[in-house]
Amino acid sequence: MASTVLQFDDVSVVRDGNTILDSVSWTVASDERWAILGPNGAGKTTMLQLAAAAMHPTKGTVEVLQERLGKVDVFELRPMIGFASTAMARRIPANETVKDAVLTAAYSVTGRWNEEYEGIDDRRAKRVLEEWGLEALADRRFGNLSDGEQKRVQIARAVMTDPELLLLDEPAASLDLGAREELVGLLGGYASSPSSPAIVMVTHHVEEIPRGFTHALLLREGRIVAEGPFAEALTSDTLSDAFGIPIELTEADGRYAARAASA
Ligand SMILES: Nc1ncnc2c1ncn2[C@@H]1O[C@H](COP(=O)(O)OP(=O)(O)OP(=O)(O)O)[C@@H](O)[C@H]1O
Repeated sequence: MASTVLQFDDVSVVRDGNTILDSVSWTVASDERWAILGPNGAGKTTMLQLAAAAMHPTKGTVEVLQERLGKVDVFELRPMIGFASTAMARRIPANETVKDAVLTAAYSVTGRWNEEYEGIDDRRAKRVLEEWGLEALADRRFGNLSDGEQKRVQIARAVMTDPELLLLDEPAASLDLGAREELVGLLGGYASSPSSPAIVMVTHHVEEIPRGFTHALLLREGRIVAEGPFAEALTSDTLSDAFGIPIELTEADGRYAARAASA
């Protein structure tokens, strides 16, 4: 049965006198895969930071994996959350091998000293590398990979710990068409598996929403414009509201495309 993974109640975030998020209420269940969309500066990354237990709200309450921020030791919570972003990728040393970049994600959870766990970690790393199309690159250095390959390593690292919540901040940004489609295809397979955790992905483009994703949250200036299953929350009207221009959304075979509506 699905459980609640994220619960935001009337959440506001104020920084330097600016209201970045304004009275946001949102619930994510374990079997849901969300895309967060909205213009630059709308507050998308701030939503992910709260979900990652990396930030506290100024007002309202945030529960992550049924633990309330402010009352839980975030260092216990964070190993259960996989987070892939460009900022996280910068922490991977350029000379680290792909295999180690993925495997080291497990150390904080299982402990490097325990030989029995090491075997389990090795086997899991091998499986994760295969799942994300990285097995042939296992001995290559992270810094020498293409952007697309590096993005896959970031995600493989984030899922290595078998998280209960996977957060992705613009996973397809800067990829060429082929690399984007490869990544979106892999994410689609992962999102479609019932054994995968809840997923929340921030993206700028509906074209990057993989098959298997189920829900959308649209933000504008820190406020929710629409949220819920795609059928109601991801439409030409909701996108037009979020971006402030008339947008025409089309869907074909589980993939989306958007463009300015012609007058
Ligand atoms: N620590 C901070 N202090 C002041 N303002 C901040 C801080 N962090 C973020 N902001 C501002 O809050 C707003 C929302 O930022 P956020 O990064 O969440 O938006 P975003 O929707 O992810 O934007 P983008 O699409 O450009 O990545 C922006 O205007 C940003 O400048």
